[in-house]
Amino acid sequence: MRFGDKQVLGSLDLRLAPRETIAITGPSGVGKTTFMRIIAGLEHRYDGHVRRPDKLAMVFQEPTLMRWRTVADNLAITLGLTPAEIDIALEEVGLAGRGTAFPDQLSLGQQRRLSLARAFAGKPDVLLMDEPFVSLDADLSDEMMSLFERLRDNHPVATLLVTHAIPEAERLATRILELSGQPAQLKPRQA
Ligand SMILES: Nc1ncnc2c1ncn2[C@@H]1O[C@H](COP(=O)(O)OP(=O)(O)OP(=O)(O)O)[C@@H](O)[C@H]1O
Repeated sequence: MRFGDKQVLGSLDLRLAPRETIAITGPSGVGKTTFMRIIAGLEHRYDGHVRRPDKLAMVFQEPTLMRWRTVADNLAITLGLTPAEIDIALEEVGLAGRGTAFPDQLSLGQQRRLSLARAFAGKPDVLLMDEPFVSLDADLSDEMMSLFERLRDNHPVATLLVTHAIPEAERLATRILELSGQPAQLKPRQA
């Protein structure tokens, strides 16, 4: 993958097994987000091949909610969930009864929980998360990680998590890889 004259990503080979959580760490600007965008199918200017499953969900750093739609609609429109399924999805993330609220009426933590609910409610085979818990205070970050762990236990999914927080990677991931160099390569993280 190159931007102009600059080759950002080198030759990368990664397989994500069912139920596995891989964390990718690496310095700022090395190409982590670019790599995720390629895997998500959002970036086309690369040489290579990505084989992805039918159902893929993404969670970004900032919740990407439709602010002009209710909480329930945020689940219904993108995923086609029934009212009963919406109730279950909201209940699972501690947002029972908040379906008629608008995203701006939710706290930051609640908005992030809704983002996670939306990601899992589509029953994805692969979940891509790019710094999903960044810029949260320690308590909220811990709460979100616990929620993610619970959702992952209930819904089998393979997860690729980009994070610069090593404790987060160590807590959540079965494997930690480091993206480094220019062009960037993937290597197992040295402890
Ligand atoms: N659309 C673009 N056009 C040109 N250069 C880009 C574009 N997107 C990213 N880059 C460059 O590619 C490199 C990798 O960017 P990327 O956002 O993937 O890094 P990152 O590892 O995710 O960084 P961070 O940890 O700071 O988010 C950077 O040098 C960036 O400036």
